[in-house]
Amino acid sequence: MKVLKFGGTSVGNPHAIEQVCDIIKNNNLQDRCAIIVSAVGNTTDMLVKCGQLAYHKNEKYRYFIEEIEIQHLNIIRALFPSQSNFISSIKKRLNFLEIFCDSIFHVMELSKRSLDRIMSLGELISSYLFYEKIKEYGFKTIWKDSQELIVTDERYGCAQVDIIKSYKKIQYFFSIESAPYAILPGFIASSPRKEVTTLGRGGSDYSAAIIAAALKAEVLEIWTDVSGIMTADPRIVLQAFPIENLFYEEAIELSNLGAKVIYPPTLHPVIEKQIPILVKNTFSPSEKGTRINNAPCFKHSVTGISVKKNMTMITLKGIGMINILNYLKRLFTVLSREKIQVLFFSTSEHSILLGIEESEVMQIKNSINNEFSQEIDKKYLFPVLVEQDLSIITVIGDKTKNMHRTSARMFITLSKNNIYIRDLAYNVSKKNMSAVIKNSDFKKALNVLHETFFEIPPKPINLFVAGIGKVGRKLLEHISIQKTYLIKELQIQVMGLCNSKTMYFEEQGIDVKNWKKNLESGNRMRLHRFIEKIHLMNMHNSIFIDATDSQDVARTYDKLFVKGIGVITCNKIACSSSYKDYKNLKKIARYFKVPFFLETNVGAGLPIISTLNDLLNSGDKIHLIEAVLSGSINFIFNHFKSGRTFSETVREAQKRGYTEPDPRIDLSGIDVMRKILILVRECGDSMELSQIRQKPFLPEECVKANNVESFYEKLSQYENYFGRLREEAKNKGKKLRFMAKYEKGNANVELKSIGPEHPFYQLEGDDNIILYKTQRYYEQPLIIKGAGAGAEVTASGILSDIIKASR
Ligand SMILES: Nc1ncnc2c1ncn2[C@@H]1O[C@H](COP(=O)(O)OP(=O)(O)O)[C@@H](O)[C@H]1O
Ligand SMILES: N[C@@H](CC(=O)OP(=O)(O)O)C(=O)O
Repeated sequence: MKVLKFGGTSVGNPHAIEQVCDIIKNNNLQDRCAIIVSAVGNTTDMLVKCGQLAYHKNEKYRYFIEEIEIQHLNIIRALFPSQSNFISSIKKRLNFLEIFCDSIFHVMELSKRSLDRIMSLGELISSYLFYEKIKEYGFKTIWKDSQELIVTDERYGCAQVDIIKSYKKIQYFFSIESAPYAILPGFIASSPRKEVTTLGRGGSDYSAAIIAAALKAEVLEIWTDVSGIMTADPRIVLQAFPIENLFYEEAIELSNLGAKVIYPPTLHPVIEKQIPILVKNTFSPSEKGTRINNAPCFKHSVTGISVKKNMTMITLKGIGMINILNYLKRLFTVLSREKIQVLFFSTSEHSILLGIEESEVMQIKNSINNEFSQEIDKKYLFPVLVEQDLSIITVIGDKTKNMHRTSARMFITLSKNNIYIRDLAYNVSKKNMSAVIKNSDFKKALNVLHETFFEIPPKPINLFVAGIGKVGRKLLEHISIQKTYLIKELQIQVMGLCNSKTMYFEEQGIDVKNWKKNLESGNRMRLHRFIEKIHLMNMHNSIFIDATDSQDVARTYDKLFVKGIGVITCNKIACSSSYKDYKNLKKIARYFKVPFFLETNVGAGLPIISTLNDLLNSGDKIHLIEAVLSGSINFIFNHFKSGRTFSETVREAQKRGYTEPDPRIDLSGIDVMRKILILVRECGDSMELSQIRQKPFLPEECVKANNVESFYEKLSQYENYFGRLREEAKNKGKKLRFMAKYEKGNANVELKSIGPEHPFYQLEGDDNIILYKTQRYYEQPLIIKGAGAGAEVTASGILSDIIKASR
C-alpha cells in the first residue's frame, strides 16, 4: 500500500490535475493507493476570508464566494467538456457555503467550529472533483470522506487526533474495501459528536501521514510544486536545491523552523512506524525529490537552512534569578499549560530568552508575569520584556560533523554582512544553530548563509548603477547582450538605476533591455534617496556601480561600505582626492569585506591596476612606472602632422569623442596626474596630487580661456609654439608623448620627445601604454598596451570587475 498526498498547488488548475492523473496512471495498478487531496490552490484562504468578512458585516464575502465558484467551475469545464451530472453535488456545497455565510452575516457570530465547517468545503469539493476525473481513466476508484475515518477532539481549527480510534477506523475501511484507488479529502476530520474538525493549516499532510501509519504503508509520497525539500526556501534563495536524503529528525527541524513543504506533525505517525516519506514534484515527476528516513547515507555537515519570520522574543530577567527555586520548571510549566511552542531558547545566569510566534505573545506574557508576580513585586525579577519584528534563522546540521565550526561560520557570515544578531544559540538537540535577527534582514541572511554553506562561486550579484551616460549605457548594453551568461548563469541582476534626473528600482531585477523606458517611469532622483533605497532593499551581495564623474556620488562610498555594499567605479575622484580619504575608503572596504574595484580608473578596461596589485601581492617590488595614460593626448600628438594646425587636430579629436567636451580637461594633464596618483597610492605610497611634478605644455592663456570657443581661439594664437615642438622632435627623429612617471618616490607628468629605442615610440592612435619595471621584470619590463579610453572598453572593464566580484 502506498499513500500519496497531492497539495493545493498540485490540484490548482486543470493542467495540474491532469498531471496528477498521469502520475497515478503511471503507477500501473502495481500498488494499492490511498490518495489524499488538498483544496484547490488558495481556496482555503478564500474560504477563511468569506467567513471573516461575513462576520464583520462586510458584503464583500459574496465576491469571494463567487471567486471560489468561478475557479471550480472553470476547472470542471476544462476537465469535463461534456458537462457531468456530478456538478450538482458540487453546486450543492457552494450553495451551502452561501447560506452559511449569509447566516454568519446576519447573526455576526463566527466560532472556530463554524470556520471549520466553512474550511472543510475546499477539500470536500476538490477531492470529489478529482475522484470523478480519475474514474474516467477506467480505474476502479472509490471516494471516502475522511471525516468518517479520522477522529479528533473538539479543538476546532487545529484538532488533536485520537490516533487509536482513527487507526482502527482506517484499517477497517481499507480491509473491507477492495478498489485499488481510494480518494480522500485531506485536512478534515470529525469530533466524537460528528462535527467537522480540521487538523490545522497545511494539515492534509497530516491526514496522509495518519492513513499511511494506520495502514503501515510502504511509503508516504507528498507531491507538491517543488522538487523536494530544498536547502532553503526556493522563493527566497534562487540557488536552493533539493536535499536528496534527510533523517526524520532533520526533516522535523527544517519543517518546524520554517520549511513549509511538510506540515510538522505529519512526521510523528510515520516516524513511529518507520515509514519513509518521499517529497516529489508533481510538475517534474522524474526528478528524485527528497527521501526522508533513517537509512545511513552521505550527508553534508549542513543539511538545510530554515527561517521563521515574525517571531517575538520574550525575556525574563533579574539579578534575583539565581535565588529563585525551580524557576525553569515553573516557566516551562506555564509554557506547556498555555501550549506555547518555543522555537528559540537561551539562558544566562540572570536571564532567559524565549522565541515564540508573534500571535502568542499577549497570552504568554500575562501568564508568566502572573506566575512570577511575587518575585516581580519584590524586584527579584523584571516583568517580561517583549521584542518584536524578529526572525529566527536556523542552520540544521549533523551534530557529529563539527557543529562548532558551523556556528563560527554562521556568526562570521552574518556579522560580515552587517546583519545584527540579537542572540545565537545551539538548540537542545545540538543538531542546529539558531540566530535571532531583525525581520528586515531575513532575506539577506538566508541568502548569505546559503552562499556560505552550499554554494561554490560565482555568487549572485545585485547591481545598482548610478550614471547612465556613455559608459553606463554601454554597461547596460553589455549586460543585455550577455544576458544568458550574466543573468542566467552568474545571476548578476540590475536592481536599481539612476541618472541625474530619475531613479528606478525593481526587487526582482530590471529588464536591462528596456532600461530607458523603466528609468523614464522612475521617481525624481535624489542621491541620498537612491542610497537609502539600496540600504532598504537590503539585498545580499549588493554592488554600487559609479559610472558618473560626480564628486557627490564619490562621497557616498563609505556609507555603502558600512552597510556591506561593494563599489565598482570608473569615477577617479574618490581615489585621487586626499590620501586620507583614499586610505580610509580602502580601510573601510577591507574591514567590511566588500569589493572596492577601480580598474577602470586607469586605462579604461586595460588590466593596469589588477596587474599592479598582483605583482605587489605576490611580493614583487616596483622600481619604475612609466606610462602614456591619456588616449586623447596621444591621439592628438599622433595626428598632429605637418600641414595641420594644432587647434584643427584638437577639434578633430573632440569631434570624434576622444576628448572631454572641454578638451582642456585632457590637455591640462590633470586627468593623467590623477591616474598616476592612483597607481602610486596602489603601490602603497601616501602621495598627494600636489606632490606630482607637472610641466604643462598648454600655454596658461589657453587654460584660462573663458569658454571652449575662446580656448580654440587662444590655441590658434600659439600655432607657432606647437609647430616648433613638433618640428624639434621630428628633426631629432623623435615623437611627442605625454608621459607619466613614478620612480624612487617621485612622480611627474610631462610632454616628452622620445626616440625609436623607447617602447612607447610606436604607440598608435589613442592607445594607452604602461611599463612596470619591477624586481622580477627588471631587464624586460612588463608592458600593457591597448585601447585605454572610450565608453565601450570602460564598460567592459566595469563588467570584468563585476564578474571578479562574483567569484
Ligand atoms: N526548504 C524548502 N524546501 C522546499 N519548499 C519550501 C521550503 N521552504 C518553503 N518552501 C515552500 O513550500 C512550498 C510547498 O508547500 P505548500 O505550498 O504547502 O505546497 P502544497 O500546496 O503542495 O501543499 C513550495 O512551493 C516552497 O515555496
Ligand atoms: N487546504 C488546507 C490544507 C492543506 O494541507 O493544504 P496544502 O496541502 O495546499 O498545504 C490549507 O490550505 O491549509
